[in-house]
Amino acid sequence: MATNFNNGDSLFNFVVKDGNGVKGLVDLGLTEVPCRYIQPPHHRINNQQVAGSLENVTIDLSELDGPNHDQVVRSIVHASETLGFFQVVNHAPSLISIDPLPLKLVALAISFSITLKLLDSLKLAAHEFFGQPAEKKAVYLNGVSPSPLVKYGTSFVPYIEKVLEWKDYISMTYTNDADAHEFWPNDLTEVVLEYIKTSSEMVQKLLQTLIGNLGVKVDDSRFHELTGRTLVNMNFYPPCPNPDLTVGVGRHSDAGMLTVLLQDGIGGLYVKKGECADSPGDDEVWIEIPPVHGALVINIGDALQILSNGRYISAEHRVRTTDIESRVSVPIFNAPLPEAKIGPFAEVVARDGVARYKEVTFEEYTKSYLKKTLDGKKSLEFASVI
Ligand SMILES: O=C(O)CCC(=O)C(=O)O
Ligand SMILES: [Fe+2]
Repeated sequence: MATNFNNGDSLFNFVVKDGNGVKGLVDLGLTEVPCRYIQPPHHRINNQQVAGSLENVTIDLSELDGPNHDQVVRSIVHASETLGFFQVVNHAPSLISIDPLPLKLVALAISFSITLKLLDSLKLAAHEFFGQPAEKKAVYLNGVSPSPLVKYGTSFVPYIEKVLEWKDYISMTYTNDADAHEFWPNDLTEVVLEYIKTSSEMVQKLLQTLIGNLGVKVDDSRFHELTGRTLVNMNFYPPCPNPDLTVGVGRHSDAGMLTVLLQDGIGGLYVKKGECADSPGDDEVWIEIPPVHGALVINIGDALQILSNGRYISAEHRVRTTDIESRVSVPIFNAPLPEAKIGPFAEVVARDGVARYKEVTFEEYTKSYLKKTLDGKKSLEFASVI
């Protein structure tokens, strides 16, 4: 079929409106990406900017309740205050040896009860879901999906993006098990529910530790308000004929409190070192979060950066594409409830002498976040006061 996807609306209709996604494009056997996918140079992922090493810190989260409590807290806090990213593994790590470079990424061996079998099942389920014919996935497109709890789509906000991302996704909001069984895609429900349930204790402990370390006490109801929204995405990045020109996900930070992310063995997740997001250029340094079998990636989101008055870093990150094979990732976004008020904790402001953010509801924050195309940490400007 001689479809000219560089003209008019045909590409947009095919990929976005009809729900064929990037997967549908790749199945047509394209040898070059259509212009709509070509990123401007400062958004492309340049290998020269990549540097990093993995510092192995072995911590058992159960030790939080034991004599090593302070040391465990220090490691979690250190990672959250510096890079805003770390990895957790549930077995003693003989992790990765990368030549020592000046930048350190902390890998914590935090015990969690998620089995390797479950992590493998999640990846398999994602491949199977996206491997289906477009019409099976298109029933979950925005506007036709049987429930607002489920959304299938491509790119981030394709209706306003000039350049599209090389990614399809399905997004599932958790309210309760009954809704999940009724509305989520049948083949994903059990495995995703299990993923949420087995990770929730770890998420709660990490968040309690991080909030407690700020000298802040929150009661159960405020904690629930700050962490009660759970959204799971399955991301699918088909192989791309021009990985140097495209991105899987553009530079962004996550909006919520804390993200737990399962990635497969392909690699390509990069985190920006340092906070100077305003000057994209060649001097930026990005660290790849290396795939580790059995590990989960943890990162801080904007809401926690705001609540901590900037102490914890919601790191800018992005995903490159590859021409080798499809990549999948499965993030759980743990976020505040829409009506939750998000502003720096009073105790922290009193200590810092200044509030770096104003108070907004999380609903206002997400509306502003979703109105913008992914462009680093610009979303945080909505709540910034200085
Ligand atoms: O695919 C990945 O590794 C990261 C995806 C991501 O950053 C996101 O979905 O917010
Ligand atoms: Fe992200």
